[in-house]
Amino acid sequence: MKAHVQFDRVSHSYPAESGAPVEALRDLNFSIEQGEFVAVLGPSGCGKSTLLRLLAGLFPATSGSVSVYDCPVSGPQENTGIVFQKPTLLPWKNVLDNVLFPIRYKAGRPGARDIEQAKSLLEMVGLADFQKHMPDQLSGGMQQRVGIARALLLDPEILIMDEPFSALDALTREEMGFDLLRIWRQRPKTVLFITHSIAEAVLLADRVLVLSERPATLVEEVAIELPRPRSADTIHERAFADYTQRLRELIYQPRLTVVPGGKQDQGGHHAIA
Ligand SMILES: Nc1ncnc2c1ncn2[C@@H]1O[C@H](COP(=O)(O)OP(=O)(O)OP(=O)(O)O)[C@@H](O)[C@H]1O
Repeated sequence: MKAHVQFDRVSHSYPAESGAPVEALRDLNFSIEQGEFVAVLGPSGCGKSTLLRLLAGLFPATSGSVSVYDCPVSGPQENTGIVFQKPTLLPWKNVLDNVLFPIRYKAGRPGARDIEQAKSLLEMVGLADFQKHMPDQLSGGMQQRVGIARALLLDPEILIMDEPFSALDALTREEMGFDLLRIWRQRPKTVLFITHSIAEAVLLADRVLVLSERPATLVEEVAIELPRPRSADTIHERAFADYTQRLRELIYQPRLTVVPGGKQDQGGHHAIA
C-alpha cells in the first residue's frame, strides 16, 4: 500500500543575507500512513515548522522530495488543512464567516451546503452558540477551535497542526487534546502534529518522530501503542509514563557530533516540556 505522505531524503537550507545558508533539515526519510496521527517532537528551532511548510507546499525543499500518494507536493493543496500556533482569525468577521473563509477565498460566495457544513463543524468543536460572536469575544481556546473548524471546512485528507495548543494555559491545553482526539475519531484524517510537549505527543499520536537539533535529522520513530480511545485515565497508565521517559531520554541524550579534525564533541540539552 502506498504511504499517504512520504518524505524522501529531504534537506532544506534557507539562504542567508550574509554568510552560509541556514541548514534546517538534513536527509529526512519517513512516511505517514492514511489515517495515522504522527507527532513531531524536537528542540526549539530545529526545523519542525520547516518540515510542516514543505508538506503544506509553501515552498519546495532544497533537495529530496515530499509526496502525497506518490505525487510530489508542488504548492498549497486543497487536500491539506493547516492549524497554526496562533488562530489567525479575521478580527472583523464573525465566527461563522471565519470558518467559511476558505470557501470565500476559493469560490467567492458560500452556498447553503457550505454554511451547513460550517455550522456542523462549529457544533463539533463546541461553538454552536457562538456563530455570531466576533473573535475578540472568544477565549484563546475557543479561537483555536474556530481555527480547527476552518481547517476542516474543505474536508481535507491531511491535517497539519503547528503547535496548535502551545499558547493556551495548561488546563485548556489538556482539554483541547482530548477534544482533538474526539474530532479525529469523528472526522478521520492523516495528521502531522508539531509539538514541544512530550506528554501531548504521547497522548495524541500513533507514532512520534524525534528530531535532533538543527539541522534536524530523524533521531528515532517511536510507535505509541496505547489503546484508543485515550482519555484522562491514559495519562495515569504505567505505559504512558514509560513512553514519556523513553522520549525524554531520546531528546536529552548527549549527542556525539563529529567536529573538523576528527575530534568528537558532546551535544547539549534542550528546552522541552
Ligand atoms: N525564512 C527563513 N529564512 C531564514 N532562516 C529561517 C527561515 N525560517 C526559519 N529559519 C531558520 O531555520 C531554522 C529552523 O526553523 P523552524 O522554524 O523550522 O524551527 P522550529 O523547530 O519550528 O522552531 P520552534 O520550535 O522555535 O518553533 C531556524 O534556525 C530558523 O531561524
